[in-house]
Amino acid sequence: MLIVELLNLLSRMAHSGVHKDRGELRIHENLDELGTDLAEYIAELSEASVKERGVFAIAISGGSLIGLMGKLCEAPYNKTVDWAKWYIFWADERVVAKTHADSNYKLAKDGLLSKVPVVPSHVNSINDSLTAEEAADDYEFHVRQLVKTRTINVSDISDCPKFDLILLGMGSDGHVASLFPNHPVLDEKDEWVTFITDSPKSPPERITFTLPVINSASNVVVVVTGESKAEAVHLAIDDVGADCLSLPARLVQPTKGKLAWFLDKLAASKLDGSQFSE
Ligand SMILES: O=C1O[C@H](COP(=O)(O)O)[C@@H](O)[C@H](O)[C@H]1O
Repeated sequence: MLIVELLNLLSRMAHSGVHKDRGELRIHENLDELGTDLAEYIAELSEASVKERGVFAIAISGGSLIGLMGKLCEAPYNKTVDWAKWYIFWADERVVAKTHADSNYKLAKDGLLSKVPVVPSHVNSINDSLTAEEAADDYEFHVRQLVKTRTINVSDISDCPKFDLILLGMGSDGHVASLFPNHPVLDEKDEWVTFITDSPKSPPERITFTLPVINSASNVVVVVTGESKAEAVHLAIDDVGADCLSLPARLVQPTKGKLAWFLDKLAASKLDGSQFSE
């Protein structure tokens, strides 16, 4: 590695640490640095997974996350990542046509998937011609088929899929995927994919992975930026008492996998620094 690259890496890592029970925190000066670190992190997980299993099963979300993954479309990652081995899924989707501006599929297709050589048949989007309930059932059935063939790994402690990586964003209310605060689907234990018709954030109808699936992944990365999310980041990570234990982002707690938070310094501005070590 060139000395300049090494120094850059060290300067980024200087803002990282491990929280005593909420995973790794990677805090960045700005969005550019966060994007660089995120692309490198995903590329390394992809390489390790392809080496170990021959494939990389990655579930993505919508929102600001996709723009922050943009450096994967640039050199060196556009050439060095083994895109043909990627199997792409959605941790959540809005029940709208794939051509609709609110579609998480459209966001990822326009911002990422159309710019890298993924195999079209490996892009496992959610059926947009069904009702919310049907689409959730259909997607779970599809995921089950790919678990059977081990395109998606299986958890060794439950029958849940074990995605190599699930990438989540977080709303300022602490929602992740389409799991919103105080919603009954937070208690779902049996379904892998479920639906809601009353999302507090538009559009109201959504499909989402459930917490058992998210928490069975080998790696979960939560990417959060901006001052408006600093309070939710504090409630999701710091020791804040029982009141916040049901915040969706706080319920992200991989059973055996690794949890990492990619934050910019604004999103991290309300964190209690005493709870993590460098
Ligand atoms: O509605 C959603 O919101 C979250 C957070 O989005 P952001 O734009 O605030 O980052 C997103 O992760 C989720 O996939 C999406 O459906």
